[in-house]
Amino acid sequence: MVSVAVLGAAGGIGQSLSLLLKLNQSISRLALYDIVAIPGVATDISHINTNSTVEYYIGQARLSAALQDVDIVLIPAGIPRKPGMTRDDLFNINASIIRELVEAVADNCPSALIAIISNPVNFTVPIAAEILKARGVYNPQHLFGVTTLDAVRAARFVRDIRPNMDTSVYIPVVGGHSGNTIVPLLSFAEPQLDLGQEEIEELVHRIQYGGDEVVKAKSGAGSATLSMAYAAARFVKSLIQSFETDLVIVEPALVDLAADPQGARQIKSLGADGLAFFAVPVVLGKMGVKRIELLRGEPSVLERKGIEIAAAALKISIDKGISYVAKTS
Ligand SMILES: NC(=O)C1=CN([C@@H]2O[C@H](COP(=O)(O)OP(=O)(O)OC[C@H]3O[C@@H](n4cnc5c(N)ncnc54)[C@H](O)[C@@H]3O)[C@@H](O)[C@H]2O)C=CC1
Ligand SMILES: O=C([O-])CC(=O)C(=O)O
Repeated sequence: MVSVAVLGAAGGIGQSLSLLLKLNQSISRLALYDIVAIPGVATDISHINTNSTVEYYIGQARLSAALQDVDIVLIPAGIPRKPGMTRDDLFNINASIIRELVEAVADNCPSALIAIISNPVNFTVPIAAEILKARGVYNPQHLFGVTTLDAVRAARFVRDIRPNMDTSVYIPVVGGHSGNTIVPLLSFAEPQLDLGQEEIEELVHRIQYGGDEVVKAKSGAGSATLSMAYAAARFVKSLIQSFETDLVIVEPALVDLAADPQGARQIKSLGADGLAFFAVPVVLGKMGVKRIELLRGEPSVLERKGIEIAAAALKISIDKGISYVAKTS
């Protein structure tokens, strides 16, 4: 049985995610942490008649206690976007939140698998890696930036234009998690998609900017929370399933390519050379990243171009994340 901590559990994502995790019968302990409002959220969820115990921890002084004996740490703490902002505009505030939380993870549950939801994911994941390295507990196989929502959107948006398509269609999405760093590889879909060039271009754009649709529709009240909670709960379910079976279970995630140097070689040969982090389809396992799932076949010209554009933008984000930690240490 698995012990899971949610840091930022009283927020828009945190509440819905905690609810969905309470429904996961493989979880035995849910440790819900926030700096506000968590007693009410946790008490409410704790009445649901599934077997897991729900504990709450409020305020920084209780963070260490929340993290004792935790197997998986999920981090949705941080501010969301408002209309007119990009995810990168969240950097200043969210970088310091991630720093504080990941330092506590390093000190209290250094072997835990860590899944970072807080934006900008393209920066927060490299920041987390640097902090873990500085504390001497970094294992590249243990760290994930959660990009599941991009794959969830891809599968749903295809059905919006092909109503007969099953929403379980598999579409690898690589790169990062913002705008043009999100690269859906429609030509690798299983089953194959039958789309014209114009449809492909529109669909790619919609997947890349799906987050903006929600930010606009919420008009100042934040960004995606419910679909994000679903996506993160799916990621956790897949992760735990991979602990319990020998099946090949794949989810996309932004990972340190050092986690699987052999798999990374293919990704780098597609135009992501020189990059430390990239979102890739990951075969999950008890150790976290078991391996990178290799792409079978060649990307289209548009996809190759997309990977190159993503790689250039990601390089800047990764470097900024790394220098943030160096400057603030
Ligand atoms: N990876 C992805 O695909 C997605 C990421 N996000 C990101 O997730 C983050 C959270 O979004 P929402 O839940 O909508 O925001 P929210 O504002 O509703 O909730 C954030 C929660 O974090 C808590 N928090 C703030 N500082 C904290 C600290 N130092 N320690 C612990 N908790 C702290 C707040 O008290 C609040 O409860 C945002 O950065 C957002 O951009 C959102 C959607 C998708
Ligand atoms: O758009 C945002 O700011 C939130 C997010 O990452 C998403 O919905 O994919």
